[in-house]
Amino acid sequence: MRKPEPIVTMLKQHAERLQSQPLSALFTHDPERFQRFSITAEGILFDFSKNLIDEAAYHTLLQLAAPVADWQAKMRAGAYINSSEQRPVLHPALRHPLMAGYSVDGQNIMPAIHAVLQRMRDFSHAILSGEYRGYRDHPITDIVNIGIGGSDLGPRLAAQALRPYQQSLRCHFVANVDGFELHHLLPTLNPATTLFIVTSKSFTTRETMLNAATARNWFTQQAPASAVEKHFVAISANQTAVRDFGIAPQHIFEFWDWVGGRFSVWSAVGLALMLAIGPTHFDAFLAGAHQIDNHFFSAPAAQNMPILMALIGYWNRSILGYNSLCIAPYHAGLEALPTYLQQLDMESNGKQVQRDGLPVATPTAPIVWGQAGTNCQHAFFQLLHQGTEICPVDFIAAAQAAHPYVAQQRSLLANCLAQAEALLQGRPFDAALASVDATAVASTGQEEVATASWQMAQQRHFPGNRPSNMLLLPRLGPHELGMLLALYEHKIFVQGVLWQINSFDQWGVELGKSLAQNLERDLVAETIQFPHDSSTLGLLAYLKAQA
Ligand SMILES: O=P(O)(O)OC[C@H]1O[C@](O)(CO)[C@@H](O)[C@@H]1O
Repeated sequence: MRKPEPIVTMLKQHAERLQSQPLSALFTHDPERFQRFSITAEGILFDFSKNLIDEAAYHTLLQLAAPVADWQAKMRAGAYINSSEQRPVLHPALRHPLMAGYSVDGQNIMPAIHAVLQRMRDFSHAILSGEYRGYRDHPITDIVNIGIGGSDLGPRLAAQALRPYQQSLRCHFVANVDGFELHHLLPTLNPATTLFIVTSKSFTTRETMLNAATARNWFTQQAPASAVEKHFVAISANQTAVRDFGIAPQHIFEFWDWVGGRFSVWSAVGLALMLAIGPTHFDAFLAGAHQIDNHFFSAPAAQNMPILMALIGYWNRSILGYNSLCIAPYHAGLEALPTYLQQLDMESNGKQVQRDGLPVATPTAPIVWGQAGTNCQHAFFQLLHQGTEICPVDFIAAAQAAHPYVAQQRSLLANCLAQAEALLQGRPFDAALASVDATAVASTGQEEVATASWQMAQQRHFPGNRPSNMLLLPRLGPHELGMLLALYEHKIFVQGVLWQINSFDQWGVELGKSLAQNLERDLVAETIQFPHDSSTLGLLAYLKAQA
């Protein structure tokens, strides 16, 4: 790593100063702390007061955001900010409502975006109304999205989160190349009433191509080959490859190379979602994201939620050195959010060199992980409270429930706030000792009651002083989900600016893909064709012997 910038050195000095006291003391000394370190924008509350910052550290952090405006302008102007792939980055255009606003190489891209959106709406209306018929003149009952990574995670997450808005179709998502998924799904489907959506920006991704071919074989074993046209549609930026696969041109929904896979749920990649929740709710999802775009592109840094989220993330990762970020959505519909954000964050900012090829000056993306609350409390929260690692947490909750069970919602929210409070405050040793029942200790027969009590209190002591953020939404409908995902997209973009990295390429996934091609061949070859280390050779030998 290179020598850090002077501002990073200043931030490290703030961190050293602040680490000499517990986080809870910052609350004791400043009754206004919540007001100082939380903002409400577009109806969403972001509370970052439970982080180890004070006014001085916060103002230094804000200075770090100075270059963001320039990068925002570059993004909006369609500059080729994905420099290693020579592409603009324009996912905000996908939710922009007007027919003007974004151009690439001087060409207004809005008419093309809106034309595809309209085709998606027309297609969805036809399917949902039953007007669109399968090859045996039946309406469609099931859709299967075949895609992986960005061509799967966004629509999968949103379709789950927006279950209350679900229309008539059963929606299935197949991503893994492991045949396990299709093997169990296909027998449950009727080819005459199933629509397969093959989603792949490149239309070369091995997993998707293998799964799509398997689905097509299954289909043609039961239906005439000419029926493929009615039952397979494709979402891709590679029209030639789609046509070669045998999908009819009128069933290709286009998107463009200026949309990164992990930022593509707003494009035709969202077709499965639109079919799941209907075009009106999909439009609300886009409108929510657009509302956050407007906020992000206009609010000053100190009132700009994605910028503040990015700065706090930078502080925890690059200055305090915490190496992970736990995503804990207290909403069962957001169960897939940690996985979605894993790709968004780690594939974008998991980089070790800057745009200029030089090594980064500080650690970059955290390891993103998590699970929906309250399940997470019964799985790994033990480690968060008493383990030797400090893992910052993003808590996310919606005030209003998407169900009628009032007591459950109250308990869910109470648990969410309680966990954040417990991480902050901890339980001091004295309180832990007071909670130990000395009579019960004595009754265990241990001679040294004082020692036994001390030991028990040590187990019950919580150090606290563990940072977290809280994002509170009024409810989780399509509009709010659009807002939430756009907030994280912009956060990650800003962090890329702070780390001076290109957040929009993903060269790190290429090597494994090409080695897998060699290994696929070696798994069936009589004699090994490609060079491998002795470990890989040993593993290959085992697998070949078992095959
Ligand atoms: O949409 P495609 O081209 O099939 O790619 C799927 C995914 O594979 C990756 O290229 C690598 O994991 C992701 O960036 C992308 O979302």
